Amino acid sequence: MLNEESWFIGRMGITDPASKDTLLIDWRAPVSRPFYTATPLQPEGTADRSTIESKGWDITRVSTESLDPLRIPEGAASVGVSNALMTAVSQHRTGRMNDIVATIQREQDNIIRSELRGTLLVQGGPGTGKTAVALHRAAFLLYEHRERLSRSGVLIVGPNPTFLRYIGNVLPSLGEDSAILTTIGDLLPGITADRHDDPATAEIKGRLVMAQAIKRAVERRQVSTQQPVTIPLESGDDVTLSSAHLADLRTQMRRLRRPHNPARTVFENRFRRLVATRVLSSKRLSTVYSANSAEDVADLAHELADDDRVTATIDRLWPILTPGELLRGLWTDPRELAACTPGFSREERAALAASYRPADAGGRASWSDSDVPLLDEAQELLGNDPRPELRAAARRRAGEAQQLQYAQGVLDIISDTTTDDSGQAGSSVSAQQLAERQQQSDNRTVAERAGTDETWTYGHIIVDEAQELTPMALRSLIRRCPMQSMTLVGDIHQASVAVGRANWDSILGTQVRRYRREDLTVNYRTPAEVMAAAAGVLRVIDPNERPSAAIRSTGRAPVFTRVPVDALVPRAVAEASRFVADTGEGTVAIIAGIGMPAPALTSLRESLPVHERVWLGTPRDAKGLEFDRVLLVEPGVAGRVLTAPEYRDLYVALSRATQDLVVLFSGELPEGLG
Ligand SMILES: Nc1ncnc2c1ncn2[C@@H]1O[C@H](COP(=O)(O)OP(=O)(O)OP(=O)(O)O)[C@@H](O)[C@H]1O
Repeated sequence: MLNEESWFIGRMGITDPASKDTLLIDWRAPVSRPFYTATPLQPEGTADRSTIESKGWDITRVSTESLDPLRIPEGAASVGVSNALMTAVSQHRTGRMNDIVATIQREQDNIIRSELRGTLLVQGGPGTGKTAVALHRAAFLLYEHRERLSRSGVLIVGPNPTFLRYIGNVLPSLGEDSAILTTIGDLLPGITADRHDDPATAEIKGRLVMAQAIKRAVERRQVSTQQPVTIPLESGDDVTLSSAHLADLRTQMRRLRRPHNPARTVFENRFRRLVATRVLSSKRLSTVYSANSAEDVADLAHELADDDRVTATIDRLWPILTPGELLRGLWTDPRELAACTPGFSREERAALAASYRPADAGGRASWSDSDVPLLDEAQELLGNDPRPELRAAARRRAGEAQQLQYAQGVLDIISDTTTDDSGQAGSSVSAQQLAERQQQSDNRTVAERAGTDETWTYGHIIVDEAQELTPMALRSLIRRCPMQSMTLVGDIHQASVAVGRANWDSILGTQVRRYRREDLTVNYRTPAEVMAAAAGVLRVIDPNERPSAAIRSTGRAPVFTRVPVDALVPRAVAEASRFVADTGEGTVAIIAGIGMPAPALTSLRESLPVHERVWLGTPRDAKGLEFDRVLLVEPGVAGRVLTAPEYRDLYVALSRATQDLVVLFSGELPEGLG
């Protein structure tokens, strides 16, 4: 039984079913808080703090830290850094993030338990635990506001699917499986972005004025008034609607303030009545029927519902549109694009048009992740197709896509843990089959329902790597959380986006009504020696910024090795292979792509043996990830200084190592490095 002096805290609360005694207190309960926040100066009534480490049923270590200043042994290394923390941060990396429940630090705990309301911005340098804190905050909020958030859900947005896989185990290990993890590219049900635009094009698509462009594009599909419309009716009459008639109808429709597609039914009715009135006003019929009789107009309008020519005209004047059709029209029709983007230069429009990829042979459209917020904007203005059968089909498609994605995620997890002798995934079920099985029992959770409903609003949104959010992406997120209950974590100095991203105000801009900011200052990942190398680069990026303090050092300085340009690829492959051969665990990453030409990168990719402990990618791919050893290949670009985004990429690459950094280069190192 728990006595008054000792409290046992764990990942989740456990109560003895017979005695109802509390055996273990959930780490998120208020009573657990001093464990994380007490210090010798403010012990909060706590005398000692112990961490019990175990393997299976065996206790492997108990580290106790005294919070009574009189009992701290003289010469104790550091009061702030416990053995448990040191063990946790020094562990070999597995490619999957772990929870930090046992060792959450005071400044992190304040953020995790910060109130639900409003927008919280967390700025912190590399390795300061932003991702860890964001995930533990999700778990905390789901515990503290269980009823509210179990209805509305928590959305977690990460930069790419690799990153989502990296963090995917943390919340389940904390007993929470109801948060929804996604990228901006997967935000819209039924649409999966399959590529990135180049940074300059992504920046253009991300500008807030694109919302105006989409609005114009929708409006331009609503009743063109440039020319009168003549309809040869099936009855043999011709009826002409003047530009003034059409303009009047359009004004009436705009006053409705309804999304485009649902407004179509109203348009159809009003258009047929207008045509009926015009027909009845014509001389031939006016002796029998009257345009002034509401009944006559209604009767004729009803008959016109079967007239294909009237329907064809309605389709032209007020077409039912999908977001994809609208955006395709914008990217592929230069006149449309020019009319909708009045302030843009010719080059900017050319970049937008060039970013379009036609649908594949199966008719599946290809979108980039920066198209998605624009499609989302279009979805908002267009609304859903009012025809129920089409709507049901669209829902089904979105549901199937989401289930397929979920199933793929499950298979990824299975294949990470079960491999047969040949190293192949041990599962014989395809994602498609798993998704079908899933469909058969449709007891959908909040996560599943939210994932298929484009109008869903969440109780809280958490964004990792928030420095990458474009204004349009932020707009899409706020649409999903109009109360702006959000946690945005990121590091402004790691931003890849092309221009104008010097500070958080420029990212959050006018869209986030108000936000409170917290800073994380201690680096738990990167050893001091590696951080010293990164500090020179940070000075170039922002001379006023101080690097976060590393809590650990290894005594091993980064190794800089100059090799002939032709030797870069074989040398990197050899170094990675040696790491695997010499070590039983841990991960090695080759990070290349700043100064390495694309063909060399391809050759590197082709010559690197596939191994689960070896990773290869660009600094942007590596964002948010960490590895025991990093081989940074060709960080400089021959013949010129690095651009600002390249410097920020370099800073990301330098701060991924938890143990060692090796830099392979052929020419000059960039200023600030080495
Ligand atoms: N309190 C802690 N106890 C143990 N490990 C921690 C703690 N805080 C952070 N870490 C570990 O430090 C590493 C870096 O954390 P995390 O990835 O969350 O940092 P980050 O700020 O998101 O970094 P980046 O900006 O570079 O992506 C992770 O391995 C994480 O588990």
